[in-house]
Amino acid sequence: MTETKIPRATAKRLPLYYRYLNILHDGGKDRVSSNELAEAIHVDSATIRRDFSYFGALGKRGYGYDVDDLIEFFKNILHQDRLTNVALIGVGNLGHALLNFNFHQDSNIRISAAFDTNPKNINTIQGGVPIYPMDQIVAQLKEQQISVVILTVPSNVAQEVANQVAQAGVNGILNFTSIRLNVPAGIRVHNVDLTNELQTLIYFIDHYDKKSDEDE
Ligand SMILES: NC(=O)c1ccc[n+]([C@@H]2O[C@H](COP(=O)([O-])OP(=O)(O)OC[C@H]3O[C@@H](n4cnc5c(N)ncnc54)[C@H](O)[C@@H]3O)[C@@H](O)[C@H]2O)c1
Repeated sequence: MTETKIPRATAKRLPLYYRYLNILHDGGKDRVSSNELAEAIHVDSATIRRDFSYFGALGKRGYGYDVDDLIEFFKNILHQDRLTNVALIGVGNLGHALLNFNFHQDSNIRISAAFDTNPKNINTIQGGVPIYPMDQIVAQLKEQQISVVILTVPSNVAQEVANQVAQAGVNGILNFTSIRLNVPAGIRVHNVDLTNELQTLIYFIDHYDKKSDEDE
């Protein structure tokens, strides 16, 4: 398939579309209009049509979209047609919660390895996931063909750990620490910051009406 460069906001909506289309499929529905989708997932129909148009003409005028075709399409671009193993580094409060959250239940992603420096954690299994010492990171990531890691270590070691991860050939980091990481070109970092999200929410409540801006 040819790769289409799509806006980040569109990319972030793809899992939402995929999840809802599976619900439609499970309910026995075989076609859906952009208006129906819009109502269900609270994204306006023009945005949905524009998002879908990045991937070519997926719908037919007066017919809407074929649910199974769309599922197959999104399954492929979201890599949900195959299992993706990811690793987690730092099994403390947050890391532990993520290990116990079974991503695999509603996606084809699973945490298959975790890493830590604390001897109490190393060589134990938490949430069904083995925890390895950091000196095994390069070997394990290569062996398990892991190219994405979740970073939940203390902020003061985040850069040092990111450097180790870079050497292991990773190309994606989901960074929960408050540090903005410096990584070599070719590694993509997505930052997750709940404080930021809360502050933004509070700002919007104070300054705007209650309309959701999910489609921004
Ligand atoms: N983004 C968010 O919304 C959000 C929310 C909560 C916490 N955090 C951040 O997540 C991180 C973890 O928070 P926490 O409360 O789970 O901390 P924690 O101290 O409970 O856990 C950190 C874990 O990392 C391990 N660790 C320490 N140094 C390491 C190293 N060099 N290599 C590998 N593992 C190492 C520790 O042994 C520990 O198990 C912190 O950076 C925190 O600021 C972010």
